[in-house]
Amino acid sequence: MLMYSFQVGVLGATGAVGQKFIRLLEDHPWFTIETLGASKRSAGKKYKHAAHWIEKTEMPARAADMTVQECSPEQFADVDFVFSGLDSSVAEEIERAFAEAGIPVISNAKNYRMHDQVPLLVPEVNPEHAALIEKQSFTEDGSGWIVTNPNCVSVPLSMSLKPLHDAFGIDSLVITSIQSVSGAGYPGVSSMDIVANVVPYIGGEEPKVETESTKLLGSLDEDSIAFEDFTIQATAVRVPTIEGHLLSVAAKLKGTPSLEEVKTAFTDWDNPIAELDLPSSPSTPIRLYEENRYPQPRIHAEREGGMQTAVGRLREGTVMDIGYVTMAHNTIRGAAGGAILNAELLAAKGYIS
Ligand SMILES: NC(=O)C1=CN([C@@H]2O[C@H](COP(=O)(O)OP(=O)(O)OC[C@H]3O[C@@H](n4cnc5c(N)ncnc54)[C@H](OP(=O)(O)O)[C@@H]3O)[C@@H](O)[C@H]2O)C=CC1
Ligand SMILES: N[C@@H](CC(=O)OP(=O)(O)O)C(=O)O
Repeated sequence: MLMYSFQVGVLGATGAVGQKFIRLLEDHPWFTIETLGASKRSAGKKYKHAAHWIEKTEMPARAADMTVQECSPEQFADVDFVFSGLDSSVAEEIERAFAEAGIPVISNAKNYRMHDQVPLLVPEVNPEHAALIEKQSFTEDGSGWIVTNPNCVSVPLSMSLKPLHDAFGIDSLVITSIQSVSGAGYPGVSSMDIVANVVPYIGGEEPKVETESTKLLGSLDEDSIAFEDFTIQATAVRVPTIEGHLLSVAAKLKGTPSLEEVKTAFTDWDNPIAELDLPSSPSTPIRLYEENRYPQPRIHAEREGGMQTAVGRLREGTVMDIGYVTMAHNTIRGAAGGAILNAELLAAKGYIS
């Protein structure tokens, strides 16, 4: 396995995604947390007093005793790069300040996902898009840049589309995302709204789901991405599951593949980053379940450290060509774990030094 040693910072360290970063980085072989940042409300406090810890495991002792800093580049002078789990209302300005100060930012926030020169990255889907980093102009010497991971629904959607895109091409999709409460952060959705209920609207979610996969599956032009030409109609609903977003996907493909050929596209798909053997890379990135009852968020979201995308209920369609469900852990694969895998890919490709 490749070996590196980098000091990292976490912006938004007290939030739901920030806490996942802290847990997942506790024993990371390449990345050591040096600095934690959050809002003025938390700055100056020990992390154990600033964070309302919601992880199932103990708060890592080292992080617990760190003093939370304000999110300004001067406080992060000793890090090689930062992960960002910042609230999107502040991420734009803060992430730009870090990039302009020459500190690379690997972000979860939505703000820069559609920026022309910012890679929207899922390592198994579009690792070549990382080259866009070289086109960014936050600093004259190229030392500061931003890379983002997609929305937590776009992760299982793009992962499950990748084999179909490579084998046949995609014409159009109708999807419904059935999203867990952790997607709304902490304290998130009011219990009066969500207990024993379904909320059929998640503000701002559907437009992101309808566009991000067309960038992810797009091709790298000279200095931007040519978006892939397919259309998505999305409905996003909130349900009382805790972790794991499940999607129902109906797809019209290019050509007329048989169900057997579609199945083979999933099972024979080659992970383009397998040979890098990255620490957070799942050994089976896409698992196709044959059992009609699977996948289920409570049972399968944490498979392979929460980094696996599950696909099931694959069947011929009536209106569209095929139907299937897909699911991934929204705060691991869809957020902190996805960002850590992005950082591992960028280290292996030599962008982080
Ligand atoms: N939850 C999920 O499934 C996913 C979330 N994301 C994205 O990740 C980001 C974090 O989400 P989540 O953890 O759920 O959100 P939370 O609300 O739980 O956490 C937000 C974090 O931002 C910090 N913050 C807020 N205001 C400021 C400020 N003015 N200056 C500095 N820091 C500030 C908070 O610090 P403090 O505690 O001090 O207020 C906290 O650490 C969001 O952009 C979200 O959209 C992306 C994919 C999935
Ligand atoms: N809106 C998502 C989580 C999220 O924060 O998405 P984004 O990173 O695209 O803003 C959810 O509720 O599950």
